[in-house]
Amino acid sequence: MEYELLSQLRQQNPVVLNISNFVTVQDVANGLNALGASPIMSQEIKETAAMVDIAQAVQLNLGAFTQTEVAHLRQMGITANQAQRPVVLDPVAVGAIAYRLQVAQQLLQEMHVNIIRGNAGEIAALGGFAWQSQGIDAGQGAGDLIEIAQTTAQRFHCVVILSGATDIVTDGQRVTEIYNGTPMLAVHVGSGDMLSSVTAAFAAVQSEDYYEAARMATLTFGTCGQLVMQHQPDCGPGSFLPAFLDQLYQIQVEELQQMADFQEVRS
Ligand SMILES: Nc1ncnc2c1ncn2[C@@H]1O[C@H](COP(=O)(O)OP(=O)(O)O)[C@@H](O)[C@H]1O
Ligand SMILES: Cc1ncsc1CCOP(=O)(O)O
Ligand SMILES: [Mg+2]
Repeated sequence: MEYELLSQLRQQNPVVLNISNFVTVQDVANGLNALGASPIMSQEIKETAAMVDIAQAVQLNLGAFTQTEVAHLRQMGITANQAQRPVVLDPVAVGAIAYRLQVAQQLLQEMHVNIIRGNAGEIAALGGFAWQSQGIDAGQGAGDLIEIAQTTAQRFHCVVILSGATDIVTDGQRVTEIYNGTPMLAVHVGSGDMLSSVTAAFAAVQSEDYYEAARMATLTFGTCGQLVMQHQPDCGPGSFLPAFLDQLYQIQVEELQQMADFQEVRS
């Protein structure tokens, strides 16, 4: 695990360009800033080239798009590919809404995505597995999560983070399970979107190996949630977010090394 990526992220303060959704945009911006990256959001297709030019990574979130925004997502992804900026895709609710799945599949044909970050329902839908998704949430399914994550990664030639109680990170061959986290992260709407943007920030500083970037993003994010609940066991959803932002701001490499709870299932 490349723990030093956290220090490099803070030193480099990468600009992370996001097409976000109107529900969680503030959380995503503050999460990135607290950790040590520099967020910027965009809603105007005409500024795409200039935006990608100043960014070190791009995060495309499918949380609440209109048809106009699909064109923007497409242009941003293709421009990022041409400029060799890492692209992270968050396929929100593609397991629940067939139209979203169709749009996500189309975008994945038109651009290369380096990392897909979604919950089990979303990754299963992209991989073509049967699953009962529940809106934006993972829902229920009987499939093997490692197989689902690996197959999806192989299908799209990318790294996949399948998040949940156990996070699975894979590049299609290598697989790591990460156990750090807290159920309170699932109670807070926006945790997944924040993780996707944080993943883009780590990809900005580790462009040689997006699997390593994804592992460190997931480990850091889960550990911060876990630390909040360790320090404040009675913390509820209302006070979780501010405490979590504080933790993203304060987390140090040594703390991550001590807390890290993961297993390399396939290396
Ligand atoms: N039951 C859980 N226990 C611990 N951590 C969780 C749990 N559910 C989700 N998380 C964490 O919440 C974050 C967001 O993941 P997830 O809830 O799967 O995304 P989404 O909000 O897109 O559904 C991840 O860091 C994941 O590890
Ligand atoms: C509630 C909601 N509706 C559309 S996007 C969104 C937020 C999804 O956030 P997350 O997947 O990070 O929980
Ligand atoms: Mg989500």
